[in-house]
Amino acid sequence: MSDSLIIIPTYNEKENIEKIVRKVFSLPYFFEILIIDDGSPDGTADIVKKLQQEYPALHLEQRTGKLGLGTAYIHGFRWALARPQYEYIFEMDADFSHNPDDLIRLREACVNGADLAIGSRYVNGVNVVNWPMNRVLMSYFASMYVRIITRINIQDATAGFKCYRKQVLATIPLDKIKFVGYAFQIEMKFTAIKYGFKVVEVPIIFTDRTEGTSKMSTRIFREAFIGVIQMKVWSWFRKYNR
Ligand SMILES: Nc1nc2c(ncn2[C@@H]2O[C@H](COP(=O)(O)OP(=O)(O)O[C@H]3O[C@H](CO)[C@@H](O)[C@H](O)[C@@H]3O)[C@@H](O)[C@H]2O)c(=O)[nH]1
Repeated sequence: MSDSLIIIPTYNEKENIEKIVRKVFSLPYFFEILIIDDGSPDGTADIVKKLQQEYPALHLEQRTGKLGLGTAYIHGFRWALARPQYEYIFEMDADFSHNPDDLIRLREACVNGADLAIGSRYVNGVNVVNWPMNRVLMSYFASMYVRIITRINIQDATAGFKCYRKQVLATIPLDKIKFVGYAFQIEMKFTAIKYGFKVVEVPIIFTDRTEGTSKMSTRIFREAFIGVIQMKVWSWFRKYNR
């Protein structure tokens, strides 16, 4: 049994899922894994079920349709909170854009006092590999936009590689988290900060996926652009306050 659970949401990740599972279980620290699969038509969940025969610490939750990354994580957080052993709960993509080796540094940051450790691309310059320049610029300026509007001092506001101490997820009202895409990532950080939790950024190198395709869309980008303003306005009405 581990005190650390990695939540990996999946939608059509058949090219990546086996490799990422094997990589996490080969790390020098023992992490458990929870896959939240949204009925991937490519059979991702079937691959996970086969791997479960080899790895008892690999868990699977299946949902019946593509319900979005944010709701997948909320589902995973509730699953983790219902099991008292998990003190450190992680978010990680299935596609190796987040290097599983960095899980250990994120966990250490929380063991050493952070409530939320963020794997950050922009805390030491710009550390993104294989992204087209327009996507790097968009992501970098999106974080700047978030800082200006929300006044939170996070260099990588949309980062999706994170370690939460259990207390954070048990305290913030998960049923009030409204967004599903990049805005979900911003909303989780904004809420944790509003609740007074200590957030630290751990430098990582983000490498764009080489297998499978991104599921993000213009709709999700629009949600983030408008969502940041909504978050700011809602915070005036104390939606995000303790
Ligand atoms: N269960 C489920 N999983 C999903 C869904 N949409 C995406 N995923 C999974 O979520 C992970 C990230 O999806 P990508 O489509 O690869 O996202 P991205 O555009 O590369 O975005 C990543 O970087 C952003 C910051 O630049 C992050 O904001 C975002 O959360 C994510 O980490 C992958 O494991 C993918 O299979 C969904 O609707 N349901």
